[in-house]
Amino acid sequence: MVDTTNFQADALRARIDAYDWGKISQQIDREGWCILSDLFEIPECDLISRLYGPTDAFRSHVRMVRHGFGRGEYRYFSYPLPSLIGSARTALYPRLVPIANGWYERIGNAVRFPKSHADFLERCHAAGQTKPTPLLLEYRQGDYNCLHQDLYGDHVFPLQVAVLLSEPGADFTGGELVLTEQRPRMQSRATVVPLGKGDGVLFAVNARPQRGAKGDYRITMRHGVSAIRSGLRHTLGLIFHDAA
Ligand SMILES: O=C(O)CCC(=O)C(=O)O
Ligand SMILES: [Fe+2]
Repeated sequence: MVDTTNFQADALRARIDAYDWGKISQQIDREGWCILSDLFEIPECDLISRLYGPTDAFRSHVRMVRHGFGRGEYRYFSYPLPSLIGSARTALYPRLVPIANGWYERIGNAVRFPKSHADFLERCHAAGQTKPTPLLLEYRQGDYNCLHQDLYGDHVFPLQVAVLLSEPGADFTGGELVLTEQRPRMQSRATVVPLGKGDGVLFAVNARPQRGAKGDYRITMRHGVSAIRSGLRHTLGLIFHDAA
């Protein structure tokens, strides 16, 4: 069990606060994604990866092939979350609220997000979305994750973070995170996100606005993972809404 000390959680919050959020907001507005370099330290990545298994730390186990989601598996964490993971979610959320509210204003969605994650979770829970969504994914040779969106009910926070916990080229080859954008009356565009171990990627869960010549238009995003060619790959998924 990750029993990360308060010291580690404090250091993580300090790293999150030290990012240049103005620059991140600009990149995410332009591209729909942004890398959060070294969000987790290498020993923290190893600690979290090693949690993977049939223990009380997780509430459920999904084998992707059974659902047509791809190949590979993942487990959703139980509440209470390991402190490092809970802290990451609560420290990231308030930084993302201004971006999320700005996007909703531009795409004409009347929903606005409260300043604290606890308040947003209260909203999810009142609507019956009570299950924790942070997840740990495990991929082996030949595994992949089909393009998808992590929507678990009516209440959706429009940004999420995935953290690569393994070392590309050393622990695994292949297995790249892919983002696609579906644009009105245009063909889809794909991006491969170059992540190192410990890096997070912040990206749009679903819709985001894009400035065009005639004002904002709406882009729909999906994410997935290309086939792992060799080795073992772990990822931590941080989703801010809870699930029904
Ligand atoms: O394994 C990955 O890189 C993507 C994981 C994922 O789908 C998620 O975090 O929602
Ligand atoms: Fe996902």
